[in-house]
Amino acid sequence: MGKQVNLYSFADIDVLAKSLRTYVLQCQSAGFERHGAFKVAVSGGSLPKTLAKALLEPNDTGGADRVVDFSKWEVFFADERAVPLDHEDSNYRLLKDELLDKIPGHLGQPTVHPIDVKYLDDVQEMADQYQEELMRSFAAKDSVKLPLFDLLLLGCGPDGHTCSLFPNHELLRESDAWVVPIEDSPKPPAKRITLSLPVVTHGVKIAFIATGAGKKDILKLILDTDEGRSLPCGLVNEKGAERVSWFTDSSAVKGVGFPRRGSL
Ligand SMILES: O=C1O[C@H](COP(=O)(O)O)[C@@H](O)[C@H](O)[C@H]1O
Repeated sequence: MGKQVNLYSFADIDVLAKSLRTYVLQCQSAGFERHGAFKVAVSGGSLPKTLAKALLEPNDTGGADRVVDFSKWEVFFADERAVPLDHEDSNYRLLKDELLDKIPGHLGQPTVHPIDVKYLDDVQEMADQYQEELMRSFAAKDSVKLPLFDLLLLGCGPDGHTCSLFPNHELLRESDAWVVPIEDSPKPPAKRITLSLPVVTHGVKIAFIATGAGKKDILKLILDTDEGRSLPCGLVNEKGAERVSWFTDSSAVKGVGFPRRGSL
């Protein structure tokens, strides 16, 4: 059995999106209280579409804690591919198409931190530059050990990877850098940068969003077996229920024995 985390399962993505919205708004309020901003790291893949469904609902009325205020958001990328920002493989482009371009004016505009495309041919330099971008927001690396994200919104690949941290890859042993390059990603494109595991697991809150039948085998492995604990997603799970939550739909957890939580 995997580490105790919060596993939420919903009938479908529409129902999931409503709870994800509540959860993100709770994290937003906590960030605003803590430091007057909301610093979030966002993945690519299937996540941006679900996130847009959660955040772009028209019912942004009611108490302040129920309103998305993007003007105080700082959006970073949990991982990014070494491609131009308008390339179809770009996680920035995906987020822009699915969410950023659709934010209505009254919700404000977030500050977004894309990669510097000057360094597409040198992923080590690209990672270093992105780390410096983090330092400008979170303070210099010699004054804080790790950047503290209010929330990391993560995906889970069918092999158990998250961000661009892949099973059995040496990058999982990185203990110093905040952002690391990868040149041999088993999932194309090969060249990417990613937040390191210590940065991911340092987050105040960490949410995985995994939907669809294509995820059920890997979720069973991660959540129901000891073997799954050494996969990248399993390593994040080690932080436990205080920090880690999984938002899934019923197809993704079909056959998974791990206990579900009733509500947020
Ligand atoms: O390559 C990537 O894959 C993961 C998982 O994507 P999904 O489509 O299976 O949800 C994603 O989280 C990561 O950001 C991306 O670069």
